[in-house]
Amino acid sequence: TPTPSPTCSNSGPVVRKTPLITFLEILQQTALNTLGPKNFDPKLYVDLSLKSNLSITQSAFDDLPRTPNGSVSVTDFNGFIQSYFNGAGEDLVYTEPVDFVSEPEGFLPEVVNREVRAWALEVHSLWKNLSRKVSDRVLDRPEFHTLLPLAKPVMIPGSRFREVYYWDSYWVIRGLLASKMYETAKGIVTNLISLIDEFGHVLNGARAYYTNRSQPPLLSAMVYDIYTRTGDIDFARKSSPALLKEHKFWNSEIHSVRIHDAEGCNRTLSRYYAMWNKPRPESSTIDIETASKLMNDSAKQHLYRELASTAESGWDFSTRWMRNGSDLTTLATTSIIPVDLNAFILKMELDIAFLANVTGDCTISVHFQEAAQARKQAMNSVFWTAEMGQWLDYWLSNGTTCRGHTWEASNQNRNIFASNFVPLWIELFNSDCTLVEQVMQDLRSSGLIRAVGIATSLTNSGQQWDFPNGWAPLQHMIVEGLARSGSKEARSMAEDIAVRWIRINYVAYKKSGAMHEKYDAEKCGEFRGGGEYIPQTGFGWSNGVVLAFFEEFGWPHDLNIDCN
Ligand SMILES: OC[C@H]1O[C@H](O[C@H]2O[C@H](CO)[C@@H](O)[C@H](O)[C@H]2O)[C@H](O)[C@@H](O)[C@@H]1O
Repeated sequence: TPTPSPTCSNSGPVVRKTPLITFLEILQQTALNTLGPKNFDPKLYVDLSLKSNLSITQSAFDDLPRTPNGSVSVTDFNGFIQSYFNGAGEDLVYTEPVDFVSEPEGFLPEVVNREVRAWALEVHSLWKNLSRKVSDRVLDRPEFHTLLPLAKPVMIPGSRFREVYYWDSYWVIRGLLASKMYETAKGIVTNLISLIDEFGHVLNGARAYYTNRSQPPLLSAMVYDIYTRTGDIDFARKSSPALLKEHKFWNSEIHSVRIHDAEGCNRTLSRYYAMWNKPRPESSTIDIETASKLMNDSAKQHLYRELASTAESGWDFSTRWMRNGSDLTTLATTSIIPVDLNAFILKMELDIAFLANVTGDCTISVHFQEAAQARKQAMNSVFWTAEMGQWLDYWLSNGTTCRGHTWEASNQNRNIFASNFVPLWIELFNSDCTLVEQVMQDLRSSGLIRAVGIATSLTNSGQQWDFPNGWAPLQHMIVEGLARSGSKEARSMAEDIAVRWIRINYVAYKKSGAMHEKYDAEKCGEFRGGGEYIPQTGFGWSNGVVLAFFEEFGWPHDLNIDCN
């Protein structure tokens, strides 16, 4: 791994933290001191909502009896929580989706095997479990909640993820489209747009503690897919201003980086960069512990920004962002130009151009087609390596600012990650037959394709976005890119991966009764852990990807869905 410059990311904007979050972080630390680390989930405490004013709650907290070393008894602590807080998740209430029917007309016509069809309908029915709306209590007293008010119903990922998440929503929507739940899908987009209107970007998730960052930007892909299914031109028109605003956000000073390439051309690409230099409130105790290895405040602030920026990448955490794969304090995300982020922004540019064209705004359409061509060239010049047949993340190492780095081959990260193949998902790349053939061969020999799906990386670091974990979104983008390329061989490879992935989900579901957040790409029917929280079930994007794969490939009578 190349050595990044630490200087490109030391200073930068920091958004304001609400007094409620500050207090809940103190509560979180007290909970850890009082209850101990076993089964401790820090996020639980920042998801609690107040029963009365913060000042009343704070003074009751200050009045709790304490031992000389400042600790509170378990009984007093639990009593305080009971008296002053509503439970985490109580401010989102269950709601039946308006467009849910148990077997929608035209539902997955190509899934004909009876056992498999019955299971597909079961996965479809899980939308009812994940559907929520923000309680009126949040609208009445927003200052009592870290949950942000949203006008339309939401689909949550599940378990500890009790609020809507940005990039998860793309695969949720793909599943909802297979389930013919167009109103619910549009409502999710309307909610995300309202976040852009208020904050200037789509938040990582709909919580006050997520305002300091976004997540992989897939709003345009959501709008594009809903529009192409429904033909709702009004929806396309209403979404367009938000997409333009979001494009600005990802090309703003903090996110954009200029590279002087090997041909002497200036290229502009984007990076992740959170507006934060403190512990992530949802993982405050963990971040403080991680940073305790560092000596001074400036190094700690730098690390906190890297931790939050890695959360912005959606890949939290992975050796992909670390100088030393066994030491989280070496995170260097803001000094990396990521392949997948730029593929997403390229797609955003293409989608905006497409939508502007259908809504009759030629000037915008032409402008964004040009922007897409420029980004494609930049990606080819900075990321692409013909010798490996992959796009490689680029590490900034030789400058003191984020403006004007000179490209060097040695700054490409030659480690293999599933993200190196994400550009395949984008039509500008997958429509090139020669390129697809080459990338397909390399994917085959990369080591990423395991017995039951695509592994995230080749490094078993214990981090959740590493080997042997397989994540639904990564399977989906690579499979869909191969399937839509027009190459027969690529489609057959895509179908093979999709079938294996469906099997892993099915067998794990039959064994555990649940869909999982991530799976073991090596072992059929095994879900996986790793990282800073225990494995979660539900699970929005896993459900969405299974339904999307069924829609793309169907399932014949005679194909077995068990592992062997
Ligand atoms: O609480 C720790 C982190 O959890 C989230 O990240 C993980 O779950 C998200 C929801 O499914 C998913 O979008 C992300 O890719 C996962 O790594 C959250 O997004 C982080 O900000 C948070 O710190």
